[in-house]
Amino acid sequence: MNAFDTGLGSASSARSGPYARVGVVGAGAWGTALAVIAARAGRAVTLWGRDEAAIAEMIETRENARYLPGITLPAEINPTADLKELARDSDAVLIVTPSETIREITRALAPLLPDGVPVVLCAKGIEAGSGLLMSGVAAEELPGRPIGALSGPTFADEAAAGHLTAVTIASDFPAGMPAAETPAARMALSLGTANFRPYISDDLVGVEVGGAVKNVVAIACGIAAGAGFAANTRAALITRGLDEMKRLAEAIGGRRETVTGLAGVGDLTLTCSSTHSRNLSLGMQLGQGRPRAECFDGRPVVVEGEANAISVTDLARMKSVHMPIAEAVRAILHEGAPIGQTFARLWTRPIEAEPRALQLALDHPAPESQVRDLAGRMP
Ligand SMILES: NC(=O)C1=CN([C@@H]2O[C@H](COP(=O)(O)OP(=O)(O)OC[C@H]3O[C@@H](n4cnc5c(N)ncnc54)[C@H](O)[C@@H]3O)[C@@H](O)[C@H]2O)C=CC1
Ligand SMILES: O=C(CO)COP(=O)(O)O
Repeated sequence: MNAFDTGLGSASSARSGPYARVGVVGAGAWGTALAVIAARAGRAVTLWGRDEAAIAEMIETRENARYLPGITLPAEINPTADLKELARDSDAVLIVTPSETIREITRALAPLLPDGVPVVLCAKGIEAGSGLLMSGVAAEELPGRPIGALSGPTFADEAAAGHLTAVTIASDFPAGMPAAETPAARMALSLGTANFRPYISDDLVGVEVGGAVKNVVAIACGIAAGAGFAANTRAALITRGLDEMKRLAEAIGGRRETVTGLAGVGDLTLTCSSTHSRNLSLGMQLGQGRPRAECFDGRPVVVEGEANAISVTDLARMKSVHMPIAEAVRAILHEGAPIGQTFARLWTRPIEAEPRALQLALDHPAPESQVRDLAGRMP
């Protein structure tokens, strides 16, 4: 039994304590890492992946060589390509596929998953078109089911390698339900180990907005770094990006406090600071002048901030939220805007007040020669 099992019930209780059996949908880097973490926490884990050959190899070698090389899959993990098996053998399910697949995955799970089994979304994004958070998509496809989200500063390989890691797990806290019985608390108990420390939150919106926006800001940081700008620029983009995150979270019912937590500041700092990040890395390659098709040597890589630059800014526009950094990333990635001119425009906007209550904007056009010079320093 792990130390986190004490105090909030026991595994044998139907309503509180850890879930005895945890299902993980998605056998990529983060899904496999979470399966390993759940197994180390003492759970029986079913890990579902769509690629039958890759699953057969995992069963044979006890390693996910493509997505999480070098990590042995504990015996408590049962890899499967059969979604029915996962639905049958899970008391709670973590969904860990890219954000654009969450609708099809939750739709596929709907007829299979017994009533009452909670799902916890681990993808970072906002659905294109609908502007729904991942939990909103799941709520439409799996109506009436408890829903949560897990997010925070977590590179999959580091977490699986046992580097000390903390996350936030959020769910609704229905009136009258003891906190210890919420899916957030029970999933925290199910995953917590000495190395992996979950925090619990009742602010699903704040947690999910943090995860969706930080990737877009990380692409902006990467572009600036790739073009040769240094630490001042990164700190400015992180700080002002955080403000954009706060504004969007508040506009759709999240709390500022959540945005200053692990799923906001924590993940933003991680993603904007490490070349390990796929989002930062895409930005850096673009900032160095590499065409998109040649980034990552043409390999398909999950870069959530790319598609989410559109869904985040669409939602911001719908809610009249000012997100100039996210808009700049969208323009560069999706509207053919030149990087140099876009950054020059971003940096020479009217001067704004930092405290929002001041509501000030001072027109202060930079001399054309300075704007041209700045634009000329980037591709
Ligand atoms: N890798 C990391 O360090 C972390 C990733 N995340 C988030 O987790 C989510 C998944 O990312 P990764 O695991 O890194 O991606 P990945 O590229 O390592 O794996 C993606 C997995 O999803 C599967 N997949 C793709 N499309 C699918 C579909 N239509 N149906 C079923 N399966 C499908 C792929 O086969 C693969 O197994 C993303 O939203 C990412 O932002 C969150 C925290 C850390
Ligand atoms: O979400 C992550 C870390 O928390 C992973 O970031 P990248 O998707 O940019 O690699």
